[in-house]
Amino acid sequence: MIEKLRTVRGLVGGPVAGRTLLSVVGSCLVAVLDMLGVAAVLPLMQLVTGGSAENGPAAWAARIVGSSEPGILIPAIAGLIACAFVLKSLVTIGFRWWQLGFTTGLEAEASVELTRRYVLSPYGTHRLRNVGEIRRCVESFVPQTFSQVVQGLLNWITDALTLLAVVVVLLSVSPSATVLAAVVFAGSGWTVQRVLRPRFGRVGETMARVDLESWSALMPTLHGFREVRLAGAEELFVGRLRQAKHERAHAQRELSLISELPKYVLEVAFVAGIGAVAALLFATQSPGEAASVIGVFSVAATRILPTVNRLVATTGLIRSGQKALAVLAAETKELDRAERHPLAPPSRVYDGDIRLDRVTFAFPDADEPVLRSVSTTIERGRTTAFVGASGAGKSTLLDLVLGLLEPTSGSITCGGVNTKDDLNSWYAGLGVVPQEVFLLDDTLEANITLGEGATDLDRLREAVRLAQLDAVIADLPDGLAARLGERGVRLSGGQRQRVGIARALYRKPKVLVLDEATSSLDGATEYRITETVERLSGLMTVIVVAHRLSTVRHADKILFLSAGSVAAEGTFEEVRELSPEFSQLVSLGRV
Ligand SMILES: Nc1ncnc2c1ncn2[C@@H]1O[C@H](COP(=O)(O)OP(=O)(O)OP(=O)(O)O)[C@@H](O)[C@H]1O
Repeated sequence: MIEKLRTVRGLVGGPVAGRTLLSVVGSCLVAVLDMLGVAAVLPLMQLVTGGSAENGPAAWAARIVGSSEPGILIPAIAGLIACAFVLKSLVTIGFRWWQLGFTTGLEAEASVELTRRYVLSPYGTHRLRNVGEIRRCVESFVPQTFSQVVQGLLNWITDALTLLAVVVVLLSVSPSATVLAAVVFAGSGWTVQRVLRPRFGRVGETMARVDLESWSALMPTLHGFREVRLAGAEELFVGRLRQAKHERAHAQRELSLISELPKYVLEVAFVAGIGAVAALLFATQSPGEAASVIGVFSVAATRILPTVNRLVATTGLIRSGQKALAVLAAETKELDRAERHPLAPPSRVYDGDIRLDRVTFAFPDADEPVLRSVSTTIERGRTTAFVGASGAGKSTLLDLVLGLLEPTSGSITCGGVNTKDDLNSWYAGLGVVPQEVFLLDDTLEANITLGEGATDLDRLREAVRLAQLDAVIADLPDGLAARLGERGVRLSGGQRQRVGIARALYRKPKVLVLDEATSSLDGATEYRITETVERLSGLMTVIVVAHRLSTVRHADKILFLSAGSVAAEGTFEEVRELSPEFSQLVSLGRV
């Protein structure tokens, strides 16, 4: 249990011991109240079975009530028992409210903490992750861990203490009957638990597996809708989803049944236990005494039966949730091994030439480096184009310059300062337009000013003008307030790219990066945007990754990559002269 709590502490990212201890103390209080509730029945049973009020628990009750007259004492004790049960129920409800708040709060915190770990993980490792796995951990395993394992452990403690307290009362009433009842009851509980244990484990594993399988079947139908439709593969994925969902339904059914099963076994054990206790008591005591003790045991049984039921069911649920906890523990360990992206605000301004000095990069899972000893200068205020055949390493080099990937060896500096010294300051000076522009489900304005706080209207107008977005905005019913994304206006590929360009320019970047950013634009718009970018030359450094000749032709410098190395660099004509490969690509129209 300590081990599990330690894992939970790691998931939440903060201390949990104090509140866990408080929960145990609360459980003790509930158990003591339970004990008092059962103990309060002792004098009542003594009196209703014809016992005298001169001795035993009844004498003690008579002293409190101030009368030994059965006509007064019995209703008074019954009233006290009722009050004790009401008080116990109120305290238990209050405690459960607090305890549920504690565990559901932990669950929320763990989801946030896990998401934060994913969001702050290095880009290189994030690229290797499966989105389905991430979703499964955050949306499925965290709730499962907290509702089954954490909540289960705390419930288990409360129930075990309650059981112990009631057993203490019963031991004081009749040790032999208590031992007999315990053997019958605990024996059945333990046996049923042992039999069902492996099943709980298996069901937990099945549910974890089919969760991922249903997501893997669902995702292509959403993200690859067009391809799936055109390939006529709908039934294939729906069929996979059906299989996973039915497997889950079967596992859920099994889990529900095996959670309920102990109840039926324990009910039989209860009847057998009471029978055995009655036989023992009537054989060893007078009928009056035996009836009184059986009365107390019957009242105690109303507490014991549901408690043991829950204990057995909870033990199973903890077991079925262990797979989720184990996966989360492994995932957290893996995420914590990598350095987290720092959240510090930008503290300096990077300005100047960007220099790459013998930059080599190999992906962690690859034997060969993708880039080998790349040295070059991207001059401040000029336009540099990364050009090369498919797979030459352009995107990787760009990710290195952006600081998303870290060189295996060599360094990248801007104005003489290593870009990785203060990545957030470096990012603050970048405006990046990717090939696929990601749109928020929000207004056009929010999409352009993404993450920048209050809108600066002048900057916004300027960015819109430079990105040639005016005409698009004029056509939208609500202009800049029009909603885009999932539930809003659908933009064409070229319009999306112009939103991306406006977004990058709104940041007033020192370095503007166009990563295949004009590939979806029509010739005329591309011409106007290229012209705009050329006009920006001198104001900011521009890096372009493009295949189109028209986009790179007027760049101040072309960096021609071939098989991970710089094959040639210079103006378009210089590179054409220097590299037969580039010259051939140009003549084939590949650039
Ligand atoms: N995560 C990865 N692990 C191993 N190798 C990778 C990984 N990502 C990319 N590569 C390899 O690195 C090489 C360079 O890829 P990169 O995407 O940088 O090329 P590119 O010039 O941008 O190509 P394109 O023009 O087709 O986009 C390719 O051979 C690719 O297979």
